[in-house]
Amino acid sequence: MTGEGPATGTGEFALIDKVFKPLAAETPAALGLTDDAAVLAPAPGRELVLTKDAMVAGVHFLETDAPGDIARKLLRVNLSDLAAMGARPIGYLLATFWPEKLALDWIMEFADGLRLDQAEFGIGLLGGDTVRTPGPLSLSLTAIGDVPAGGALRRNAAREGDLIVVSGRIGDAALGLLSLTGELAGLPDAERDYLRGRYHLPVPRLALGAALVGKVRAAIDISDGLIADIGHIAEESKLGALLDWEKVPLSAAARAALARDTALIEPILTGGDDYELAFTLPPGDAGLLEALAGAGGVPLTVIGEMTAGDGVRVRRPDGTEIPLKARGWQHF
Ligand SMILES: Nc1ncnc2c1ncn2[C@@H]1O[C@H](COP(=O)(O)OP(=O)(O)O)[C@@H](O)[C@H]1O
Ligand SMILES: Cc1ncc(C[n+]2csc(CCOP(=O)(O)OP(=O)(O)O)c2C)c(N)n1
Ligand SMILES: [Mg+2]
Ligand SMILES: [Mg+2]
Ligand SMILES: [Mg+2]
Repeated sequence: MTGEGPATGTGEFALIDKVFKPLAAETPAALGLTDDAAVLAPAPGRELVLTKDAMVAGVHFLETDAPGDIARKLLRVNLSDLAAMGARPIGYLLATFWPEKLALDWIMEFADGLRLDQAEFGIGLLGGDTVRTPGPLSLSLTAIGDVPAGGALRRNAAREGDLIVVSGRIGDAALGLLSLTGELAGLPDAERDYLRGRYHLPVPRLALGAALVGKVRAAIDISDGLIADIGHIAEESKLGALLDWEKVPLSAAARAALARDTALIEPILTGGDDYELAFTLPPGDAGLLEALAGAGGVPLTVIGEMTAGDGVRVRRPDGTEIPLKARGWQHF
């Protein structure tokens, strides 16, 4: 079996043997991918946490993106959902919907990306499915993790007056995508590359998520957009949220882009693909944030508070509200 030409004709089981079995070799629960399913024992005193996010060419990534980056992003967006629940990752199931003309080389590079991130996050492949599609390249991954029993972080646990905190910097990935699609030009190379990198390779905040267990109220990861995802906490907690625009943490590259075009405030707040965590905690617990940032290895910033009522509002320093056309990404 060589890497040249389309993967069709390779044989489904030869493909599984070559591409996927090595990725499952160190995961006993995968049974070497020889059976109909994996068998996983939960650790004593812990509960399993399961999540699935799919990605489709042209919807979640660009067809021209590097295969290894697509694989790693697929894994990482799912690990981000585990992080949001406070879970540590165990392993994953993968379904690949390969278009007929996809080259075997492409698939091998995709697997290399998975191998890199398996090592990075200490997880292995547990199983999956390999099918052909007449449509665009589509991928689906189920990540499995665990948390101390009863400790999973929820979206519905915020209370009125809680501080709203976000990790890292917001808006970079949305600006990176605009740069990749030619809608944001003229950036210095270093800033352009940084923003594009934030789109291609999110960093799931697993250490932070685990550190939040038992310490904070509500949590979520930011995939659809800051406003939309804070909105999910607000809705599930039956509250509203008030954010201060000037507190939203921006990278130097995002600040530079914004300085040239203030309309970029919209993609920064609602563009999504951030994969940072947002969480709430009582104002009296603000003293915990320094230690949580240390444990998480990422800066934390208070950007607003949970209020009575509903909806998410963003205010400027002068108290006026920033009008936003959309709240975030919606598939339908
Ligand atoms: N097709 C589906 N079948 C079952 N559950 C789904 C489906 N789509 C979404 N969900 C569930 O709806 C909730 C919200 O999904 P989603 O917005 O995708 O979460 P996230 O943004 O964290 O990935 C999750 O609990 C998810 O498991
Ligand atoms: C080519 C391309 N266009 C647009 C986007 C923006 N985008 C697509 S889906 C999405 C939201 C996240 O995806 P979703 O499937 O909703 O993940 P979930 O919220 O379930 O984690 C965003 C921000 C993108 N990532 N790539
Ligand atoms: Mg999802
Ligand atoms: Mg999520
Ligand atoms: Mg998700």
